[in-house]
Amino acid sequence: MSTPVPLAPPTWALKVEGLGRIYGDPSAASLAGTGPEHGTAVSPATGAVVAAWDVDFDVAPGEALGIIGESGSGKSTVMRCVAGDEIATAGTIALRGVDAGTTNIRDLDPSARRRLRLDQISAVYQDPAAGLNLDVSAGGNIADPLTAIGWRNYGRIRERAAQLLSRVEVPLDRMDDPVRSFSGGMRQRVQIAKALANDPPVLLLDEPTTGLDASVAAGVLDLLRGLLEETGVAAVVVSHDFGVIEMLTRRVLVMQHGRVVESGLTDQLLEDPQHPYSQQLVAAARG
Ligand SMILES: Nc1ncnc2c1ncn2[C@@H]1O[C@H](COP(=O)(O)OP(=O)(O)OP(=O)(O)O)[C@@H](O)[C@H]1O
Repeated sequence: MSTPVPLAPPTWALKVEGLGRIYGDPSAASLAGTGPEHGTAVSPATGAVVAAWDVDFDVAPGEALGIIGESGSGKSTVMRCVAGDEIATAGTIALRGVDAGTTNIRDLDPSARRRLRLDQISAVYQDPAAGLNLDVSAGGNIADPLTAIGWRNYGRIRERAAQLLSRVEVPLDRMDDPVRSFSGGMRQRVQIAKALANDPPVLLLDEPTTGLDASVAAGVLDLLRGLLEETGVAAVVVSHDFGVIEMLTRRVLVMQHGRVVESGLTDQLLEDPQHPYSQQLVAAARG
């Protein structure tokens, strides 16, 4: 009898298949009449919002994938479903770090799902207050995920926090100041440091520089680009801004009315967009 050959581990860190999220009646009746060809994500039959449907992608370690679309296109919904901030209506989400990618993490119970946020998936949100406790010091915020996975040694925790803060270029003499006293750009840098504290294999970035002044945003983008290159993390970058997508990602999905209308290499898509909606987004970005 031949020995079974073990399955090779997946090459991706995150794989999403057939992801869907409907707000309202989740039955198939809500799908008809929605999507780009109908110009709406709202079901004429049930009034449900088909915020995302049939979304497929995977991301390899060291790779960054962009999701672009205008407000309401469904990109943040995809990110929230992957992050576990909300539960997808349909589809599979697999992480190489969880049972070698064989488990649909959508099926995990809420506490198991929350645990993944400690060392498997991290998220950076547009609003630093969504990822940080503003009343706690920068060092304290970074200590949080470390203690949650069992770090106990105060000296080691401080050392790790200091190392991360210096990497994101937050002056170490601000380590014990409450994050509320920080500027917007510095808050975002602390949020990034916290997200990377436990070396997660997957990092989700939702409009990481939206709302920052242009020069501050440019600095944070530079930082992110360096971190993505050096950490080997698999990143998903959600943005309405092709400048951000161009700077950070290799591949991109374009979403409109809850559906992916085009996907490809970021450079090629910017050079030669095929779908009329992508053409419109590129033309707007090129001003
Ligand atoms: N909790 C909710 N209940 C009902 N509808 C929702 C809810 N959250 C989002 N939606 C709807 O789902 C659709 C997609 O929203 P989503 O936030 O994913 O869009 P987006 O492309 O990320 O836009 P933005 O950049 O403005 O966040 C929108 O029509 C939105 O109004």
